[in-house]
Amino acid sequence: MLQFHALKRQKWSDLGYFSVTDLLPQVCLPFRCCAFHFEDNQQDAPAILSKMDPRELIARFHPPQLFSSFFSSLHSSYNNTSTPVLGASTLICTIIVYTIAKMFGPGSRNEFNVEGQTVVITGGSEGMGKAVALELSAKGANVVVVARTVSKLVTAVNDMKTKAANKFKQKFHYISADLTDPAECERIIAEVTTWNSGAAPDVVWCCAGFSRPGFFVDVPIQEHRQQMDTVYWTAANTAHATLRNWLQPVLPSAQMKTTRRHLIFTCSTLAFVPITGYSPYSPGKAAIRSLSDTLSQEIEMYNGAYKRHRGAAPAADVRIHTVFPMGILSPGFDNEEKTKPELTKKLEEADKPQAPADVAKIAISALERGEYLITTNFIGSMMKGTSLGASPKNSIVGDTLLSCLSHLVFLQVIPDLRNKAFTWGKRNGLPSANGTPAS
Ligand SMILES: NC(=O)C1=CN([C@@H]2O[C@H](COP(=O)(O)OP(=O)(O)OC[C@H]3O[C@@H](n4cnc5c(N)ncnc54)[C@H](OP(=O)(O)O)[C@@H]3O)[C@@H](O)[C@H]2O)C=CC1
Ligand SMILES: CCCCCCCCCCCCCCCC(=O)[C@@H](N)CO
Repeated sequence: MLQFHALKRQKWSDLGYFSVTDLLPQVCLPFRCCAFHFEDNQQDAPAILSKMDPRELIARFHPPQLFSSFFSSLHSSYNNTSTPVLGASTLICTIIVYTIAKMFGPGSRNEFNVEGQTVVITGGSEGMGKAVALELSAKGANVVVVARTVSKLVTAVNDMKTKAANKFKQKFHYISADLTDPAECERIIAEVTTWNSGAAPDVVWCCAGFSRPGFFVDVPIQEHRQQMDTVYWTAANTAHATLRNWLQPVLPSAQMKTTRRHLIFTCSTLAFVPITGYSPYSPGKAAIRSLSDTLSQEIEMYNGAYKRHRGAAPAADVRIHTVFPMGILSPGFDNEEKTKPELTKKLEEADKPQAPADVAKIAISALERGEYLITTNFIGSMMKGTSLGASPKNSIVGDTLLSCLSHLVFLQVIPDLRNKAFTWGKRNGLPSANGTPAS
């Protein structure tokens, strides 16, 4: 039984926001009913099956018979169960069945095959960007990493060479640039095109960026502006230079008949749900999400022109994607911890930061499935669900169910986050400038 009352009293945070033991019996209810409608289900199913006459077995498991007794057993088992509980368990059950069907079902075509393709990764010298670079190198891509510090870029290129699927075929390169400067982004695309024998890159993945947490009034206003430059403008400048190149009209003879190009943004789940102490950073990430949603629609005009295959059109189809990681155990993360207020650390304690390699692998698998807004763990998906709004869905059924479920969960979570901030102030008074309690 879902212990709603108990949950209210205990607070989600004390339960780590998610109590499997509370949900499990509920989730199992419909499956229990489905326990092959053995009226005497005190015995276990295999034992009954082994004793059963084969003809009876066939009769019982004949689909129409199975169906009708499934529903009649559902009905009898639910006799003592209230309608909301029944609805909730059916919803959870549907999600599980749907997810399993998606995982093992047919139609798993690779929508992101990078073998032999040329990929540009901004922020590819460390953290998640470097992990993505290594992973794509292992999948056979030619990779160019971009960041400001040359020494880290050189190491990244050497590491990619050791990871390469085919050392003789693949090539690697780095470009040192500050992506807050739009002219530098134009230079990168031009330089990569020259290096790639005149062909534009096939994939551009924007990973550059870092967070400087702090309370809004404590962080000097210039630093808020710098965060917008680092978080939003590095991505927007890169996207602008890339799309201006990719979307140039070319004659039908120059249009690629099979290849698809991918522009990938790296956002944060903070673009979905606010957390105290991230005001310098979250607005820039929310702006990336808005840019991504707008582009995912606008790009269809170009894709439509390309699909007609008559007259001038862009050289290839373009897909937009955005990845929303939770915490990543990167050098950037270690750095942000230095200015992160204690209250922020407490509010995000439900998050268990992931290794960069794991984030990269999960994101790449999602791209291979053709997803648009990509999250990397359960809490991230819940945060996405509650804020999905007008964004295109990865799957109508899955995302809609996720959205319903997470709206219910966040009815509790958002007031809880605010209460925690209030209680913190009541207990500790005003913070000192570095965010630690003043007293
Ligand atoms: N770490 C986390 O917990 C989370 C991070 N993210 C996001 O994921 C992405 C990767 O983060 P993370 O793995 O922590 O990365 P790191 O902070 O460890 O690395 C950041 C990378 O970006 C480069 N970079 C930073 N500023 C610029 C610039 N102006 N021009 C060019 N390159 C730049 C850095 O190199 P250099 O300094 O040499 O230029 C480095 O390669 C970021 O967009 C981040 O906002 C999202 C959620 C959580
Ligand atoms: C069942 C649902 C429960 C929901 C609970 C909500 C808890 C919020 C956790 C917030 C974690 C923020 C991670 C982003 C980190 C990030 O982007 C920075 N590290 C910047 O680099």
